[in-house]
Amino acid sequence: MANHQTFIDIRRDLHLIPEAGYQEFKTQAYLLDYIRSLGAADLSVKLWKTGIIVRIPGLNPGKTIGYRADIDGLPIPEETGLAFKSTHEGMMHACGHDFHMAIGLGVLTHFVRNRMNDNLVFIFQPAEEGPGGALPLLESGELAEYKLDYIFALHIAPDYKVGQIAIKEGKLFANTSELFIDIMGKSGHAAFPHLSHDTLVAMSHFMLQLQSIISRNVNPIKPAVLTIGKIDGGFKQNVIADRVRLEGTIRTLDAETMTLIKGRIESLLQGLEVSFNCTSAIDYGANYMQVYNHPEVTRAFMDWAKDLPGIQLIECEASMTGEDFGYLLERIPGFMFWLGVDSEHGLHHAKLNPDEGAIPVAIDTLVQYLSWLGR
Ligand SMILES: CC(=O)N[C@@H](CCC[C@H](N)C(=O)O)C(=O)O
Repeated sequence: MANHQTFIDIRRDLHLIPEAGYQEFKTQAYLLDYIRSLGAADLSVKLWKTGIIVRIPGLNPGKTIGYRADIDGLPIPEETGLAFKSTHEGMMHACGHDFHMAIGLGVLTHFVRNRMNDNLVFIFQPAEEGPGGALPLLESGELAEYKLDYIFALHIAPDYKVGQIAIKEGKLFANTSELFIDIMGKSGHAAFPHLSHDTLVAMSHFMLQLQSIISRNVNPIKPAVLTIGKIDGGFKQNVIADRVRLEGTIRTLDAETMTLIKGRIESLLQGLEVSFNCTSAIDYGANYMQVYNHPEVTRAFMDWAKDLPGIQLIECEASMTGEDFGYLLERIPGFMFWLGVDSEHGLHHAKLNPDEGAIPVAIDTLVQYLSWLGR
């Protein structure tokens, strides 16, 4: 096993340079430099957009096992005050992808130096936070040649302690859809509202109407979330705004509820146009397939991990987070698990500060599990 401190240092290096989806040029170069520094001439290293796919050929392969790490950051100005805080203004690894990559490199390094009989494939995937990398990667056909028998991934979990792993069979994460709505009206002087069509007033009504969809239209026993995370509009305090944009996300645990919510949003928008003399446009951006852990493979992992020294295995509930890893799990048996990192501040928070003690825990667990699963 390589020195764990190496991968903590790598995590810090990556934390310095968070980049948006498909802009991960420095991240890709960093990962590539490290992988090449291992000096293993027989590795196959393929670039896909800003991502990387690395295959470690097995000694006598019977199957091929994949591990996927997402690599993009978020447009959040970091407030951790860490010595290695982001050097990219307005960007932060606030969803733990720096951990996911460092852990992936740790496991990769181990198996470059200690070959298994089976093949291993490491996917460093761009754009998980949007617009999505897993589906375009699958659709590109670039993954097909590896003939993956299994695929695994983890996600850091601020709510769990270091040493805890949380997982469940079946649905782990939600179906998601991004939501972008533009409301257009007629701008004018603040003193003459009767001559304008005020999009900010329309938007204010619409925000409250949106809240009624989950509470009044969705069957209460079906989990659903509709969050607006950003509003952008207006020029100045005394100008009536001719345009406002809402950005949000819809999450459900079943496809029918997603369709119902979208239908209601569209109906409410039609009503808004009539009520406020405005026009509107709607765009659902990136949609992610639910993360559905393969029941038998997951159960076998849980049975294997339950008595692992230093690990507390927790059977968790599904959560309304999204992950485009769901597209890979739709086609390839495997699972995702939550890795406890014990941070006071949660995912997508400017002060997220995961405990780096989770990095050795994850590397060791994955190395042992893959060695057990493979030959
Ligand atoms: C684990 C996690 O936080 N994933 C993101 C995935 C983003 C999906 C998409 N951009 C959306 O907002 O719908 C999440 O926000 O759950």
